[in-house]
Amino acid sequence: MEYDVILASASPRRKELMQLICPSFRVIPADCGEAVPEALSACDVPGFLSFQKCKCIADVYQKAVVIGCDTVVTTADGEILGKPKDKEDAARMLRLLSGRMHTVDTGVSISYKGHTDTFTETTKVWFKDLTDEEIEDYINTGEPMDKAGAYGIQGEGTLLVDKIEGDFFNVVGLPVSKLAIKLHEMLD
Ligand SMILES: Cc1cn([C@H]2C[C@H](O)[C@@H](COP(=O)(O)OP(=O)(O)OP(=O)(O)O)O2)c(=O)[nH]c1=O
Repeated sequence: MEYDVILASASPRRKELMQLICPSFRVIPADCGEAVPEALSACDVPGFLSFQKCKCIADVYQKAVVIGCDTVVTTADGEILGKPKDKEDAARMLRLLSGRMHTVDTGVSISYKGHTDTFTETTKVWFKDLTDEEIEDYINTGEPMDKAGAYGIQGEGTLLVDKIEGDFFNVVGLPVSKLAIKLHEMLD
C-alpha cells in the first residue's frame, strides 16, 4: 500500500536521512514554537516537542503518516542546550561541552489514523578538551548556529569529538534505524 508520508521538519539533515528509509515523502515544516512546560523533566523534552510538531501537521493532514522530531543536547549537569541564540551563546555551550560527556536525545513522533507513537533515542558524546581559540575558530565556520548544542558532528564539528556511544545519525537529528523499525511496526 502507498502511504502519504510527511516529514514535519525544516531540517535539511533530517530530509536527507529520511531518504535512506523512505522512497517518497513530502516535507511540511511545523511552525508551532518550542515552548516547554516548566514541570517537564529534561529527558521528556525532545519527546514532548516532537509530539507538538507532529500533531500540528497531523491535525491538518489527517490521512497522512506524519513524522515530527526534536533534538536536544543535555550536559552532564543536566542543562538542556537547544540552538545557540548568538555567537556568545554558542561559545558558552561549547565551553560547557569541552572535555566532558553529554547526551544527544532525539524525540520522534509518528502519527497515523489518529494515533501517535513517540520514542526517544539517546547517544552519548565525549568532547575533547577545547581551547578558547579552537572554540572561536569553530564558531567562525558558521556551523554551530542552527544546531542543538552549537555543533554539527557531521561537519567540522567532528574534530571536537573524542568518541560516541550509540547511533551517529541520532546526533545528526534522526535515529534512522529505530525509525525504520517503528514505521514497519506501525504500517506493515
Ligand atoms: C548535535 C547536533 C545537532 N544537529 C541539528 C539537528 C537539528 O536539525 C538541530 C536541532 O534542532 P531541532 O529543533 O531539533 O530541529 P530543527 O529546528 O532544525 O528542525 P525542525 O524543528 O523543523 O524539525 O540540530 C546537527 O545537525 N548535528 C549535530 O551534531
